[in-house]
Amino acid sequence: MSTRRTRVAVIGAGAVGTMAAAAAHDAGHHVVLYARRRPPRLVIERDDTHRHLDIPVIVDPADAQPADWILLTTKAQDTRSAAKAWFDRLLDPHTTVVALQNGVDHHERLQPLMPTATGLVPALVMIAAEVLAPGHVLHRFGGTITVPDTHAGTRFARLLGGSDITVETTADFHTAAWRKLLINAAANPITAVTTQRMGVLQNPSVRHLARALLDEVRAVGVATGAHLTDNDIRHTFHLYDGMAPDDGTSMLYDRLAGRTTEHELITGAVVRLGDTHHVPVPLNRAVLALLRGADHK
Ligand SMILES: NC(=O)C1=CN([C@@H]2O[C@H](COP(=O)(O)OP(=O)(O)OC[C@H]3O[C@@H](n4cnc5c(N)ncnc54)[C@H](OP(=O)(O)O)[C@@H]3O)[C@@H](O)[C@H]2O)C=CC1
Ligand SMILES: CC(C)(CO)C(=O)C(=O)O
Repeated sequence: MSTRRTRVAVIGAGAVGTMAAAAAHDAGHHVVLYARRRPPRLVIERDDTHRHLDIPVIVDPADAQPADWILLTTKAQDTRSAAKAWFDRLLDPHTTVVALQNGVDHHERLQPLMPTATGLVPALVMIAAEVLAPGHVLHRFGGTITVPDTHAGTRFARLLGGSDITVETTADFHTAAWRKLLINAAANPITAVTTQRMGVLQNPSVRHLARALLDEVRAVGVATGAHLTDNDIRHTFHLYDGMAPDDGTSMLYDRLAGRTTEHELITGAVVRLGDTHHVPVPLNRAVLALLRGADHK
């Protein structure tokens, strides 16, 4: 008896999409990448090695086939247009969508774009990767994805079993998402505003600003019910200090390429939720204004 391989559709052939597609392929699944443009090759570079991927890429929504899993890896601002382009053809009644995106509001972002019965797994990505050229991804560090310990989350952890990405499940996804937001909330805007890589966090004034931004983020997170402590801020700085000076952030890469950044997802979320919960966020508000200015067309 032949068993059908699990069909995994990865939307977005960028940094996270390519890494996720490689992992799903290594786990033995039938993987297809859905992209806006066909990259000339698919290569993951790591520690001076180059791995060439043989994964089909589809660019025309008319060619899309139903999948068991959709791994959505576009930037947040492209979520709606990506769903509009691909979901009709990719979704069947059993499809589960995994949102591999930064931020704390995966459900609000995705749920309105999906049929109500379709399963959604919000996913926190701790894989630092940079697109050096179309289809050429430099894996800088990290290999962990965190999801809720729901039935669908646990199935997703199994889906990538046997690959070099570890999927962790957590009973307190809300706190985990705020911990990830802490990591993004200083590094991403600071690198994007200064157009400097992570070495900029070693500058004492910049470090002082990062600490003050994170104190505001922690206060907002706690007001929303996240169990954040000073340890989480210490852990965030420990992570920053472990990064190489020339590591970047996903928001910096967009800024360097002249693309819109995900500032509304990160600093914007802190400001909006700060206002909702009456937590003052003057520094995040100022940084948000600068990010909006940098993005002004
Ligand atoms: N890079 C990183 O180190 C990390 C990123 N993240 C998060 O992961 C998410 C993905 O980030 P990342 O991989 O860096 O982003 P990238 O910009 O590298 O990749 C996003 C891809 O989505 C594609 N895309 C946009 N719209 C569509 C569409 N309609 N159909 C098909 N493809 C589409 C883009 O195509 P095009 O090339 O045509 O624009 C691009 O290739 C973000 O939320 C980010 O914050 C989280 C942790 C680390
Ligand atoms: C953890 C970090 C900073 C890694 O690149 C990230 O999440 C991002 O770049 O958005």
